[in-house]
Amino acid sequence: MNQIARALTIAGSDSSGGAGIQADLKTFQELHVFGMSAITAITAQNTLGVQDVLELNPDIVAKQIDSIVTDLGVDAVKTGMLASPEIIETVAAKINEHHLAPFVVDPVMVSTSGHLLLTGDARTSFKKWLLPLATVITPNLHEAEYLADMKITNWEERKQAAQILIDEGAQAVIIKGGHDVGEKAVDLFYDGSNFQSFSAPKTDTKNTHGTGCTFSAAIAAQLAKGDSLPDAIAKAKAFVTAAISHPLSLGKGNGPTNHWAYRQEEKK
Ligand SMILES: Nc1ncnc2c1ncn2[C@@H]1O[C@H](COP(=O)(O)OP(=O)(O)O)[C@@H](O)[C@H]1O
Ligand SMILES: Cc1ncc(COP(=O)(O)O)c(N)n1
Repeated sequence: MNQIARALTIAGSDSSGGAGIQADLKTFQELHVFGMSAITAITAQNTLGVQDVLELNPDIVAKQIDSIVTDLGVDAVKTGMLASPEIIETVAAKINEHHLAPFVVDPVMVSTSGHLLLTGDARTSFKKWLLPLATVITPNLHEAEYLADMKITNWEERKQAAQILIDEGAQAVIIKGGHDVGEKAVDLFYDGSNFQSFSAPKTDTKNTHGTGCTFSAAIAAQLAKGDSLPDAIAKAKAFVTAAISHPLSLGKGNGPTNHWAYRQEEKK
């Protein structure tokens, strides 16, 4: 019998299918990993914005994780939208209790459309509960500024922010450069000893809904299959770059990326 790698996403549902749980499961599937989910919140969302959010009770979030872990097992886990400090604390407790690792933390706070996806004092909750457990944390530039509590205006400051997040307890950090100006999308990786940059051509598109979710899910999928962290990030970068550069043109606003693109590129 073939043993398949198993990955768990703990995140919010995006009704439009571009971000959140839906993007994560599509990514797991494309990378040949068995995907499972614990839903933290239900969003009524499309490419134009987030129309409403229903936050779930932390208890049902905990039970979803228990159900999965005690039966199917988990080779890697990622978190996305965690909605509230109570859910963050609950998820951290479950990650600890079940010794879930490797653990990819995507510190989702605000949607591309500007809607708040996490209530309360996010900085304190992330630092207290999640950073010490993180195999890697994947902030975008805004999230890195917020979590490290500093302005990032150049490459040196990006490195300083990465150092702060390592000092706060994360084993590694990758600060994503998707929101940077320039011809390349460059992400800075730091594991506490070495800096490494992951670069790809930047696509001129407004269809970037769910890029961060897709990237962190791809890292988790590769870790579930046993890749080293730098190898997992390199593959995830190739996956998200393909997804962004092959447009689908869905919806009237910031559309989703194309999760099939990587497979199609591989076949060529
Ligand atoms: N327009 C783009 N072209 C190519 N790569 C991009 C583009 N936008 C984002 N990326 C890449 O997608 C990944 C997700 O980054 P980002 O969009 O910054 O995250 P988030 O969705 O959390 O804001 C990163 O690897 C980033 O470099
Ligand atoms: C349920 C959910 N999770 C995460 C995001 C962030 O994705 P993005 O930053 O691309 O809007 C989102 N919009 N919705």
